[in-house]
This record gives sequence, C-alpha cells and structure tokens, in this order.
Amino acid sequence: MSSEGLFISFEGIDGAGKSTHIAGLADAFRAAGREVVLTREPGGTPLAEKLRALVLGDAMDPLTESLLVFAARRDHLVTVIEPALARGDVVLCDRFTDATFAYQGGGRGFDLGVLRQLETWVQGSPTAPNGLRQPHLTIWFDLPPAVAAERLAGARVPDRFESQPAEFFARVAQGYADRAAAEPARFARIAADQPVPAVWQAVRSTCAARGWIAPEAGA
Ligand SMILES: Nc1ncnc2c1ncn2[C@@H]1O[C@H](COP(=O)(O)OP(=O)(O)OP(=O)(O)O)[C@@H](O)[C@H]1O
Ligand SMILES: Cc1cn([C@H]2C[C@H](O)[C@@H](COP(=O)(O)O)O2)c(=O)[nH]c1=O
Repeated sequence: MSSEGLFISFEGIDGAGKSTHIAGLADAFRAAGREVVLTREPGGTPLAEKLRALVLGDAMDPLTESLLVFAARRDHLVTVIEPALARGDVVLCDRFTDATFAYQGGGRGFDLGVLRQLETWVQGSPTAPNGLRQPHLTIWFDLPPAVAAERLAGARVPDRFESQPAEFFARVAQGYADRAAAEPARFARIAADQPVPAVWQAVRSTCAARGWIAPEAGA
C-alpha cells in the first residue's frame, strides 16, 4: 500500500538547533517504513545550491534576495519536492517559505504583499490543497536570539545573515511568530531553549501524535 507524501519543514533563527534533529527524525520515519528525502533551502538542487552561495555570500538589495530565494525554491519544488511527494515519500526540509517571510519580510523589512505574490506564483501546484504547496507540518524551533547567538559564537565563519545584529534576529523571530499565529494548525512550536534530549522528545512526539512515527519505546 502506498502512503500519501508528507512535507515537513524545520524553521527557526540561525542557531536554533534545527540541523541537530533533522537526521534523527529522518531515521524515525525510515524505521516506520517510509522513504525520506532530506533537503534544505535555499538549496537542494545543483542550481539552487548555486543560488544559495550567492544569497549567503554576495551583497544585494532585499528584492534581489527575495527573487533569488524564490527562484531557488521553484527549482527545488519542481525537481525534488513535488516528485518526492508524488512518490509518497516524506520530505524533511531545513527551511522553506516561512524563512522568507521571517528573514526578508521581518529581518530586512521587505514588502510582505510582494512576498505573498511570489509565494502564490512559485508554490502553485495542481495537486496541493487550495492549489498552493505548503508543508503539512512546520516544526518551529523557538529560541531567544541571545541564546542562539551564544550557541553560534565562534562556531563558524558567519555568513551574510549570521553576521547581522541582535535587532535583526529579534525581527526575524517576530516574523516566525507572526506566521505561526496566522497558521496555528500547520505550526508546531518547540521550546528550543532546553537540553538536546528534551528538544528531541518534543520533535519526536510532535510527529508521533499525528500517527506518523511510533512513540518512543516505553512512552
Ligand atoms: N538544545 C541545545 N542546547 C545547546 N546547544 C545546542 C542545542 N541544540 C543545538 N545546539 C548547538 O547549537 C549550535 C547550532 O545548532 P544547529 O546547527 O542545529 O542549529 P540550526 O538551527 O541548524 O542553525 P542554522 O540554521 O544557523 O544552520 C550547534 O553548535 C549545536 O551543537
Ligand atoms: C530559505 C531561506 C533562508 N534564508 C537564510 C536563513 C539562514 O540564515 C540562511 C540559510 O542558512 P542555514 O544555515 O542553512 O539555515 O539563509 C533566508 O534569508 N531566506 C530564505 O527564504
């Protein structure tokens, strides 16, 4: 019997802890017998990875930045995400369009109406509910920007986003909160300011509660 495709995005400010848990969730889905596509944005295809390098490395204005992340998304959707969902796979994506609303909309202060228009064009899909492809679930790692900054301090050479000041990340965090408030059924908020095992339990139980993976043995 084939399963319905499942699209789950991981979101949060830089350093919130998304990447620490995405591979573990992939393993949990594989243990439940599902094929998993683990991917990220911007990126996930050879073309989109080239656009990622530009977006993270080169100075540009907010409209150019928004167009590039949506161009990368279009290629990613058409060549990776939609085919995987059509096969019935689970797609685990490290960031998707909520990041654009949070970073370009919140962080950069770019026009949300233009972003909504680009979202409609890029994510239009005849097989998606209401014709617009969105994740079935968005796991939002909510972490105070000061804690995220402490975690990232000295960990790696900061890119164009990671080198932004605290005020930028406060606006990005507000951008995520606004998206979550607008679509509470799609978002699962994880309190990311907890030890790694507690955050993992929260991630796991979010999916187990939907019947997608088994609850932890003994739970
Ligand atoms: N719950 C936690 N408590 C303390 N440190 C953590 C926790 N989760 C992750 N970290 C550490 O914080 C740093 C950032 O984590 P991670 O790379 O998973 O974040 P991220 O959300 O994927 O960041 P980015 O989007 O910037 O790549 C890493 O050094 C990681 O080991
Ligand atoms: C999808 C997307 C991402 N960004 C930003 C957010 C992060 O700072 C980087 C990606 O780096 P990560 O280590 O892989 O998280 O890109 C953005 O500004 N807009 C977007 O749409």
